Amino acid sequence: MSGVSNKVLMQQKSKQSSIKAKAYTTKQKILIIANTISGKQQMKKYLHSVQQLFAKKGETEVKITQSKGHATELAKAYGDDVDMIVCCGGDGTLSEVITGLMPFDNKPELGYIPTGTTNDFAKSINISKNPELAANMIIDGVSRHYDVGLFNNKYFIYVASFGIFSRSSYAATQQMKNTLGRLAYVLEGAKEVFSLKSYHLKITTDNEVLEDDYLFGAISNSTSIGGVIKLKDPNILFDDGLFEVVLIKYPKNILEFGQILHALQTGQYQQSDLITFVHTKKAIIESNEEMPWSLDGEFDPGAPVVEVTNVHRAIKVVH
Ligand SMILES: Nc1ncnc2c1ncn2[C@@H]1O[C@H](COP(=O)(O)OP(=O)(O)OP(=O)(O)O)[C@@H](O)[C@H]1O
Repeated sequence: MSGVSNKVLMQQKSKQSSIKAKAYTTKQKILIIANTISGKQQMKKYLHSVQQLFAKKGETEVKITQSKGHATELAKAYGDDVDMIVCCGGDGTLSEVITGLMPFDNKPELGYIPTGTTNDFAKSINISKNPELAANMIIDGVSRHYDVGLFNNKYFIYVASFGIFSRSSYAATQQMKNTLGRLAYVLEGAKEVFSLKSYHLKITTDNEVLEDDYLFGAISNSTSIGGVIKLKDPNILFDDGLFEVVLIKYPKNILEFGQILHALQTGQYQQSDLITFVHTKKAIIESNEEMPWSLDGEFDPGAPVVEVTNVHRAIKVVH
């Protein structure tokens, strides 16, 4: 009996090693889309070595983004011809690449080298901040599915947020971010704390309808939001078809404001009456005043009715 199972095991092993050998000998077509001005412009220094690392895996080509939206155009133009797109940049550049890939039925795999300022998505999934280490993680990596968010007709990869701290994610200028790094966001955020604005909203999730005055809200697929809010919950999965909704009520007094900050700092947001935390597939947010949004850290003007839907397992990220 044990002889038979050993034989089966050996056959399986030899089958596995031939699959592995095939994966290494098949040359892939790899496009590297790099935003060399994101974050501290790290990619300027690492572009050559990163390209050389990928040259071991396949035929590589590099395209450097020239303006806002360019990464989407590049992903759209080349997405059908390549096996993998490696995106180098911050959350904004990653979001642009994914937007370019979404129309394809047969999407190439995606590798991500985080060289932005906050890199929330990379933090959530433990991708190295060192570009060469991140490149090696992709080269030896495993392909995993990720859900993508659809915000009316726009895509986002990890968060759509409004209210306090959302403005700071896009209001800090690139020059400020390059010079000050995360401090640029903190300074912009501090300005927002002094002008606490409330939004009266009706929010419909899969299981409930909520109506209140809110200070902040996020619909996310991440454990890190704007580098400020950290979500700790074993039920946060990136391919479960569900988003996490975090809503912070407008505090009526300084005491409540203190309670909110304490709950966020200590990760006790699920126990606070001032914070709502739910999982949902879809959310509809209705507002009767103008309310700007931040999609993956980039400004969006929003709309009176915003419908956010989870596009289940829409992309494959290798890491
Ligand atoms: N050559 C360029 N000139 C000006 N803007 C560019 C250029 N290339 C890309 N962009 C834009 O820069 C913006 C910011 O990029 P990105 O979000 O990747 O970096 P970041 O803001 O430093 O990092 P993070 O979002 O992680 O904080 C994006 O909206 C992108 O479209």
